[in-house]
Amino acid sequence: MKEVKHFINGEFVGSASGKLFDNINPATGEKIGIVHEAGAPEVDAAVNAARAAMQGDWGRMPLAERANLLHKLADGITARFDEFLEAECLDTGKPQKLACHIDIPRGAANFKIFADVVKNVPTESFMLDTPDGQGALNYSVRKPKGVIAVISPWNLPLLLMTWKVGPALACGNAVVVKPSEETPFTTTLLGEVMNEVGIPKGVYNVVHGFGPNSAGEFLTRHKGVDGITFTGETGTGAAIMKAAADDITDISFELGGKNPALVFADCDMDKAVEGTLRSAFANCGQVCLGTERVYVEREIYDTFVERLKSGAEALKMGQWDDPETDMGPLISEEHRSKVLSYYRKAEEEGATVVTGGSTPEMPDGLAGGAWVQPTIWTDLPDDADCVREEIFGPCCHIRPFDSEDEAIALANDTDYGLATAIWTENSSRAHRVAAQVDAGIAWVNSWFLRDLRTPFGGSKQSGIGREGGVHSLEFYTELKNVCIKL
Ligand SMILES: NC(=O)c1ccc[n+]([C@@H]2O[C@H](COP(=O)([O-])OP(=O)(O)OC[C@H]3O[C@@H](n4cnc5c(N)ncnc54)[C@H](O)[C@@H]3O)[C@@H](O)[C@H]2O)c1
Ligand SMILES: O=C/C=C/C=C(\O)C(=O)O
Repeated sequence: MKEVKHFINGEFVGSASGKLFDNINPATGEKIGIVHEAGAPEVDAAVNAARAAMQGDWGRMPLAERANLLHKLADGITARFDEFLEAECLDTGKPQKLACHIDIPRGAANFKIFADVVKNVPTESFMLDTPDGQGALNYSVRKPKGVIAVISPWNLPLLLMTWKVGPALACGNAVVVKPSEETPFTTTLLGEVMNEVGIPKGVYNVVHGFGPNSAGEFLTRHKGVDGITFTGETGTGAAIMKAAADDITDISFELGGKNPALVFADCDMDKAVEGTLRSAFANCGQVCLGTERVYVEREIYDTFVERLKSGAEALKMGQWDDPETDMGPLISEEHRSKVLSYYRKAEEEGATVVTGGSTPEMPDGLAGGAWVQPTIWTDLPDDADCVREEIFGPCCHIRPFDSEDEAIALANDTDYGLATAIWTENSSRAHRVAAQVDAGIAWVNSWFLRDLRTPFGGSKQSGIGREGGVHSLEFYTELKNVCIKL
């Protein structure tokens, strides 16, 4: 049984209140950890430690040295790859063959990419004509924003946390991270690596707990916080926005989605089926960029439905460390209840259940886990809750369309605007459709292909701001203009 403490000012410490909560392995339902729940005192200590780090060695550290330390940090994660892999898979239930290609390598790469971005990003200057003819020189400089609150989700715990901590530290900030109560392990393990590579104490702090009236809310309402970066549900984002309003604290949000895939008759069917299988069922459907709405051109609709059904039914569910496992469980019993409530609602709303729709028979050792069947529906109305609301499980609805304009209209008929996948071998159509779908990220003949230099984020109820490459600097720095009269 692992005891999980907070990481504050370079040390692992417990909660003054003594409050603890269980950490459950979602694949088995077994208790695998006991976690300290932070109260206001721990959050206060973490924010104060971050502030002190900004005023100490870290705040004075030259850029090149800071960037070099972040490269060492990435190497430190890689050196302990298997520990991070096991911790992440025990916490989430996800299969090792997913985490060893996505979660852990990206968890490390996020530090390298931003260490390199900050070393190479220019700032602007302007010469201003003045009446006396001498002119004035304007130049901009980027300064760290300060103490950043990082609130991260449970679906890709390490990756999505370092996607924020990487640029935050690269820009010279200090952070207080509140990982999801479902997945405390890898964020805490990173504290050990921070000490190993020599990141000054107080630069990276971790407090555990929940949202409302717990560590999350204490952190987002803390007056010592200069910015809040959050990834999670849209409703939570609204609550955090309200908390931030009192002190006009800057926010960066990566929120929910109800992403469409558009499959045209001129697609490469093998690619479209393989890509949609991944986008619908990877990580047990718990990926914000995942596909829950599939629109298929009518002439290939029956074939596509049949092929996606076959692919879904071939997915193997099992233990994280079984190399044959394609899909793990949902993150928790609570989330499984939510997903199963949509499985029931789909049938009430008139769905044809092409495959799935219930819970699978699992072997004894896994019978206590949060398992659900990969599920495909057809024949739902466009206004069905299962077509409009984010379910965040291994399920999708397939609907035919008859024209490109109809496909685009269907794709855009949503409150979200995060991602889309477009399957067509016609390059003019690819560019034309990608330009018209209201989404922050449009993939063509691919999905989750990530260039970390590119802008990442969503519109409407999918988020505020963009992360990635130089775009992250807009949130993690304050841009100052200096005007020198010559
Ligand atoms: N856009 C993206 O990049 C992206 C990426 C991953 C997940 N998500 C979204 O996240 C959701 C799933 O993750 P989740 O269930 O962890 O989300 P969630 O909103 O329930 O929780 C996310 C984090 O916020 C904390 N939190 C909850 N209420 C809070 C409050 N009032 N104040 C401060 N902190 C609070 C939680 O403890 C957790 O650490 C899905 O909606 C998914 O679409 C979006
Ligand atoms: O569940 C959402 C996944 C988000 C992925 C990223 O933010 C990324 O790849 O940088």
